[in-house]
Amino acid sequence: MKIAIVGAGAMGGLFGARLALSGQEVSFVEASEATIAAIQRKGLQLVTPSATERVMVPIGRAKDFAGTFDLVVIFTKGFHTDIAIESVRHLVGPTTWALSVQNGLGNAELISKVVPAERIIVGMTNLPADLVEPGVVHSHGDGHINLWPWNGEDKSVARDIAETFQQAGLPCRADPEVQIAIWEKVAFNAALNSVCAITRQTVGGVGDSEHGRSLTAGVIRETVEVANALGVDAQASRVEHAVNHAFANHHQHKPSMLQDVEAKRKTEIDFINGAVVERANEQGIDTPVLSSLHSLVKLIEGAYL
Ligand SMILES: NC(=O)C1=CN([C@@H]2O[C@H](COP(=O)(O)OP(=O)(O)OC[C@H]3O[C@@H](n4cnc5c(N)ncnc54)[C@H](OP(=O)(O)O)[C@@H]3O)[C@@H](O)[C@H]2O)C=CC1
Ligand SMILES: CC(C)(CO)C(=O)C(=O)O
Repeated sequence: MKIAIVGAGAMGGLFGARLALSGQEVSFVEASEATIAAIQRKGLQLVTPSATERVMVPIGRAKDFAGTFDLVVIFTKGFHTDIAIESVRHLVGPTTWALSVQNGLGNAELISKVVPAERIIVGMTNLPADLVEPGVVHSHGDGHINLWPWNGEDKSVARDIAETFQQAGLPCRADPEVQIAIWEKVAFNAALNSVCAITRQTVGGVGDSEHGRSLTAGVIRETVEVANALGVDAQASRVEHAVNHAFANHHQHKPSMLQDVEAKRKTEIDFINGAVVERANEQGIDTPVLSSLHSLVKLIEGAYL
């Protein structure tokens, strides 16, 4: 399969390396000059608990590539999806599919400005990855990928992609209930990421406090209510279980939103808490906890952006 990974950061690096090492024809489309230079010079290094692997993968800006791809995988942060998908318009042909397993909500809508809705696959992944330096990705931990057509009828391509990922060592399944997985991950991220970013506490720091646990419980309750109103059968108990697992096992972890705030970078708050609040407003549902956390992160960001 001829695959363009758009965004060779933590997740793009993990997926791109695994797919290239399994024999797929992978190219990285990147915007960061430092990442392009590093990967051109010494390839991409993927460090996992079982091995350190290095793979040479073509990388460049979108304009450096020509011809169409079978699959375009968007792995930028949500706030770059729009510009990223527009930049690869010339690489999208009549049989090209696009995939987004980014966090948050609203990425498929942005991708559909370039790729027809019936050729978009959406999903969720809880595989972890960190960009340690340009071209060096660490992935320490288990996870999986669920994917399914966004609103198209053709399920066979989703199954083929799941099989291709599976063969590359990326645990993946085609999942007709993918919207449940997406919303439960949004609830998880909305709870942990925003509370950690605002309080500058690690995951464990939030879990150790009754106030932290009360905030995360409020976010989960509100997000699940919105999902259910939209016909998605998300379950608060499953999200609570995942959050409790993170409190117990990822005590020292700093979620990406906390890392972003510490580094004075833009966060994905509008695609996570903000996107749920937007849908809640459309449904006439009150989400006071989500709205307050959204405003607080915007206030923090606003001071340095
Ligand atoms: N990391 C994780 O463990 C997980 C992340 N996710 C989600 O996956 C998505 C990607 O996250 P992650 O890999 O961590 O992010 P990173 O910031 O590590 O990687 C994104 C990369 O995309 C680049 N980029 C920005 N704009 C463009 C563009 N227009 N064209 C091409 N590349 C571009 C960025 O460059 P620059 O730095 O210069 O902006 C960066 O190198 C997010 O939605 C995240 O929430 C989901 C599950 C787990
Ligand atoms: C573990 C997780 C998903 C928790 O919020 C995270 O670290 C992130 O989004 O960066």
